[in-house]
Amino acid sequence: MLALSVEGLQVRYPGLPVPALDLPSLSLPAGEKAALVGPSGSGKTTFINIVTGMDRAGAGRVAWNDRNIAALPEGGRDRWRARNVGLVMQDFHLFAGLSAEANVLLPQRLSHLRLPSGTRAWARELLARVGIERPDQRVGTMSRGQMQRVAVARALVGRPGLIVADEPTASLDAEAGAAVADLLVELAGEAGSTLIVASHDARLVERMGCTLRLENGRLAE
Ligand SMILES: Nc1ncnc2c1ncn2[C@@H]1O[C@H](COP(=O)(O)OP(=O)(O)OP(=O)(O)O)[C@@H](O)[C@H]1O
Repeated sequence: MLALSVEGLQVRYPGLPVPALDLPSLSLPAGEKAALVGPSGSGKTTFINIVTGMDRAGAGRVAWNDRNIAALPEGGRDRWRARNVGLVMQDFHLFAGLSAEANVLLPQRLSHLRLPSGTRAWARELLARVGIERPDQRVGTMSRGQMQRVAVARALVGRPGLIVADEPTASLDAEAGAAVADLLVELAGEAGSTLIVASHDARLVERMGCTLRLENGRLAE
């Protein structure tokens, strides 16, 4: 269970006269399901990169359960993220030469000397629940929509305290999008994970408990 507390956060990029992100104060309770919305360029990706520790904030505090990740060096943030965050990025970051199942298991293999028992069965169950019928199929031969579902299964396999998904239904038709949305909400609920989803998909946004609306790097509500 991870609660977020942000104070005095500012992110600036060279050449931008105003901060790309300017959040004086924000908190999310542990287990909250938050939709992140806003027009193109409003700071959604910047927000995701900062709260997952992929990038470092220029100023301010970004604390998950009192652990201020903004103060950690890159290696510390990488280790924190590997332990705590399941990520679904827009470009998936899957390995084309590996099967769906191998992709889902890869982060677990990298963070454990031996796969914890039951992990392989859990990976297969998740793949079945996102509608991947052939877990042995190489990802390089899959459609974008199938890759998106593999990426969702991979984000969930470690039962992370925080799940962050950037447009997780963007490549899916209505039915597959609804199935992926169900799975994200259901599994985040089961594990008590905090869920942050950047999305333009009104049906997905509606299912979240709150909406963070960004405009020019600031929270609109
Ligand atoms: N590395 C960078 N260098 C300079 N400016 C950047 C950089 N990354 C982002 N920006 C700028 O910061 C602002 C916020 O960008 P960001 O990508 O966070 O927006 P977004 O809401 O995710 O947009 P989209 O919905 O189009 O993905 C934009 O004005 C963008 O041009």
